[in-house]
Amino acid sequence: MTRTSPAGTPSADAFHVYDTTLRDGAQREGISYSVSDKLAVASTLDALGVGFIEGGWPGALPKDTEFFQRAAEGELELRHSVLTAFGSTRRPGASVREDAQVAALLESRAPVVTLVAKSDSRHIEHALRTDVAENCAMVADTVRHLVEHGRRVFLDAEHFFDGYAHDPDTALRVLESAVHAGADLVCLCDTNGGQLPTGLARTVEEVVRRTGFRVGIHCQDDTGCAVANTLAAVQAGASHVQCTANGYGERAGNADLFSVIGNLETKLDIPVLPEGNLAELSRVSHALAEIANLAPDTHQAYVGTSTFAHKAGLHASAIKVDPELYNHIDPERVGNGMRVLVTEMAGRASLELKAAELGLDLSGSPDAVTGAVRRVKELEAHGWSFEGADASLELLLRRELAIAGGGDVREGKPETSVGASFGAPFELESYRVSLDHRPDGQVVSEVTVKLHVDGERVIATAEGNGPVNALDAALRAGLVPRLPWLDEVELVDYKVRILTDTSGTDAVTRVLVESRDDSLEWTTVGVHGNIVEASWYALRDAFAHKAIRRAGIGEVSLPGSG
Ligand SMILES: CC(=O)SCCNC(=O)CCNC(=O)[C@H](O)C(C)(C)COP(=O)(O)OP(=O)(O)OC[C@H]1O[C@@H](n2cnc3c(N)ncnc32)[C@H](O)[C@@H]1OP(=O)(O)O
Ligand SMILES: CC(=O)C(=O)O
Repeated sequence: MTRTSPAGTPSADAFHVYDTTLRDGAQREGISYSVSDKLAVASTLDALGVGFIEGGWPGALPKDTEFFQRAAEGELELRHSVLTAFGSTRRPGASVREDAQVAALLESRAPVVTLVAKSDSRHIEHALRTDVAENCAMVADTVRHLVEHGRRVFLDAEHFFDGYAHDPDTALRVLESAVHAGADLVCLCDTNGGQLPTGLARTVEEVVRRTGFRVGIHCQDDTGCAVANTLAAVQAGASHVQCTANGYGERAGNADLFSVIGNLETKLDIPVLPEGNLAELSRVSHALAEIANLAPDTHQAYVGTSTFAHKAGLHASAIKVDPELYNHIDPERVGNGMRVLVTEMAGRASLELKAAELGLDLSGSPDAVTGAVRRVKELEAHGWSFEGADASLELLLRRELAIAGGGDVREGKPETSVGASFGAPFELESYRVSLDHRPDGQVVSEVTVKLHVDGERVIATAEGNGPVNALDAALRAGLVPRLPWLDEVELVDYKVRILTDTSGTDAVTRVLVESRDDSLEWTTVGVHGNIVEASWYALRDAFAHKAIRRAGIGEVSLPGSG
């Protein structure tokens, strides 16, 4: 498909994606952008290629005034997007020329101004405490004033859908006042977010038919329908969509920019981004979450890291034949990727796909696949969880490959018979933990490990601020002098979860250990009724994974590999 304007309209301005992350997105509880943050958000959105970036409300918020000033002074160079300032119409009974808020909009030097106006007669009477005629005059005067000063004006008609249902004549009069005074378009706002798609689309279609105006849509997400409402409005004739990154916004938020763009581009065949930029969608979503200091939603449509992660065995078996059977689009189109999760819900296909993802070929080893499926299901029934611990899963798969190949995996030894376990370049004879509450109030843990490395018996002791820290230190003290490359393994994160509902057991502890070296991060898991023992399994696998990688795939010559 060529990247012309949608619906056969020749103008490049035919369809607007209008981002209001920096205004409505900033109205979300918990977000507080600095001016530098705002400049970074605007640059990122511009690089993605949205049509308009609403930078904020100059004159109302000092940070927004500064943002526009710094943008105008050259700190923001936009290649794709047009900067827009947001503000309200003049106050009732006052002159537009004397309205400080309106003056601030001009001083912002933004080429486009979006004015918010009341379009529900109840709001006009009760909130604004004026009448419809004055409200329309406020709209017309302000639009005309801005247009006379060379600005392009959009009108956000607040509470339009409730207003139109209550008093359609007034709602339409407000739109007419704006357009007759020179506004480019009227954006119908579902301000309290209470609409559902069918009714909203009916109203949009009726307004477009009755007025012939260019219509936009702005949906809050209070019914969870902001994206659906936005798309329904587009299908009913709206050609300007207001959205925010990741759906940030007042109360429940707004229509998510990334879901809307994903749907416009891939479902409605309305190209809205510069060629090639759709593949930036996931990266930009995560970058903007980072600037907002919020964790990305891992299940967010199109861009979440779990959004194309398949868990059920039946799904994996179909995906093995053709990934399109369970993916609504190729995830790479939006810069995302497919993953297969291996859990108790896995079947043979899930294991085969996951093994391939990890660089292991199980195609010639049906016994290894069967063994791995059985072992994963058994372990998960006892609290193990492999979906977040790929490194342990890889060890488990290698172990089953070794068994299928007739290798000796030392089934009898605890360090290789529990959990995933394969390829640790040492054997544990025992460890002992003590906890010392000292007279000065300090609490110190001490661990002594007895290990066998390369035929040598090694005893090492270390202290730590907790038993797991001391165990890690003691293992390193014993191992690093003999296996110096283990020193490259850095423990980055340690997560503990107490499980109370695992079948056939009392409460057990699941530990996830995240490790890294110069080239990789990997996660291992351990489960036991005792937290130190659970941590030992996870630490052992962390070291084993490093050893496996160091030895090279397919060239492992390690204890237990046969
Ligand atoms: C639907 C939306 O989300 S629109 C965006 C809303 N965003 C914000 O409100 C954030 C920024 N707001 C602010 O900083 C402040 O509210 C300001 C600077 C705009 C106004 O502050 P104040 O002058 O102290 O007024 P206050 O916030 O108490 O009330 C808003 C006033 O604007 C009036 N007003 C509301 N809508 C409009 C409108 N479309 N046109 C003109 N005036 C309006 C209200 O009637 C009220 O007037 P009053 O002071 O005579 O009662
Ligand atoms: C303008 C706007 O944010 C609203 O009506 O919800």
